[in-house]
This record gives sequence, structure tokens and C-alpha cells, in this order.
Amino acid sequence: MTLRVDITKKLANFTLDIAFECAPGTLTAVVGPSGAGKSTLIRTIAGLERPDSGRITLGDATWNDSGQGLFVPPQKRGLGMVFQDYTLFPHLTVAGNVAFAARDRACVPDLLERFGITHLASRRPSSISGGERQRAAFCQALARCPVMLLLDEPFSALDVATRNALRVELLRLKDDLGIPMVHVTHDLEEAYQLADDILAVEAGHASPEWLERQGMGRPRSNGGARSVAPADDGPALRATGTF
Ligand SMILES: Nc1ncnc2c1ncn2[C@@H]1O[C@H](COP(=O)(O)OP(=O)(O)OP(=O)(O)O)[C@@H](O)[C@H]1O
Repeated sequence: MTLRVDITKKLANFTLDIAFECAPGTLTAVVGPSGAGKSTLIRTIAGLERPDSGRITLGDATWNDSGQGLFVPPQKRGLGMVFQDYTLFPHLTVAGNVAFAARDRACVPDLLERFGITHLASRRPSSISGGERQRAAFCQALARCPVMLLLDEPFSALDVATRNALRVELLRLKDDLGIPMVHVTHDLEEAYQLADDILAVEAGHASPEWLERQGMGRPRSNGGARSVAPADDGPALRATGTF
């Protein structure tokens, strides 16, 4: 099911005005300078913020439609989220945290194994590393069998080796799960490694020019929406060879 976003969100001195699409089994990386509106966009898709106008839909499901006064609360959207700050309960073990979120507890051992933390199942979040906590957070998000994944800087606090391992796992997940994924990152190399489409945001608006100014080549349009993606034959594309 394709995620379709076309919204305006006004904050005190800031307006987010963005439209893009993210198809099943693809990852859209959201990049841009600090304060551009990336987290506001993710929070609005999650239902943690209400847009002032516009629509957010996933396939046939409408999550926001300002014209009809429609708003589906976050807990009813069925999406998975992994943010920079871990969302684990401190009083539960790693396995307990994943099981708490799970639709079917039978999936917990497989998830822990997939993320290499089976041996940490009975530990509490305070007694494992940041990278291990983030692996557990991925397990927790996936245990819900999410209809899509929202990722806001999930790797930014991790060391290079852990970050690379989790990037590889995310690429596998993209193929295995076949759901839309929207991933905010400050790391353009990461964006080009993981993404099928890149949405560059500057001052609340889609900005292919911002990506160009970073020396990443002229993005192409994404299916007629206002989002952008790296050019098929752009220099960064050739450099990474991952598209
Ligand atoms: N609750 C709020 N009330 C008013 N303004 C806000 C609020 N939250 C964020 N803003 C402003 O909205 C703009 C976008 O913020 P946002 O956090 O979405 O940016 P970002 O691109 O995620 O930034 P960063 O990369 O630094 O995390 C900023 O100018 C910020 O100051």
C-alpha cells in the first residue's frame, strides 16, 4: 500500500508544506538542514501532530483529511516507529519489551535472532549498550507487524560498525516486509545507500536545490509529487552503486 502525503502544518514561525509518495517495499530518505521540518513531517505522518490542511493516506486507509475533519489517532495507524531516543520500558526485559508490543508473541524469538540479541533477551535496557537498545527498538517496532515504518535518525547515536550492520539489516527488511519506509537522516551517504527516493526538505518545502548544493546532482521528480529522488545517472549514484 502506497503512502501518500500532501499536507500543510503551521507552527509558530514555521510552515511545513510537503507532498510526496512512498511505495510499498521502498524507502524514502528525508534529508535537509537542521530546522527544515523533517521531524515535524515524521510526527505528522505518525499522528503525533495534526496537519492544518491536506491528506495523508496509506492505500485505501485515510489517516488525515482536513476537508472532512478526519484524523486517525497514532495508536490506530498501525505503523512502526524507531526514533533516536529508545522507546523501551526500563522495567521490562528486552524480550518483555518486544513481547509487550507484539501482536503474536510467537514472533519474539525470531525477531531477537534476526537482530542478533537473543543472548540479551532477559537483560533490562539499562544493562545493554546503545546499539543493542536500538536493535531491541527495531524488534519492538516490527513485533507490531506494522503497515509502514517511520525512522527518525535511528542510527545517529551508534558507532560506525553497529550503524553499518543495522543499515544492511534495514535493506533486507525493505525487501522482506514490502511496506513503505520513511527514514529521516542527516547522513547523505546513508540516504543514498538505503533510499529508493530522496525527499530533500528546506525551510518546510521540498528542495531539490538543497541536494544539488550538497553536490549530490539534480534530483528527479517522484511520480509527479513534489518530492525528489537522486538522478539515475547522477554522480552520487555512480559513487555508491546502490540504486
Ligand atoms: N512545538 C513547536 N512549536 C513551534 N515551533 C516548532 C515546534 N517544534 C518545532 N518547531 C520549529 O519547526 C521547525 C522545524 O523543526 P523540526 O524539528 O521539524 O526540524 P528538523 O528538520 O527535524 O530539525 P533537526 O534536523 O535539527 O532535527 C523549526 O524551526 C523548529 O524550531
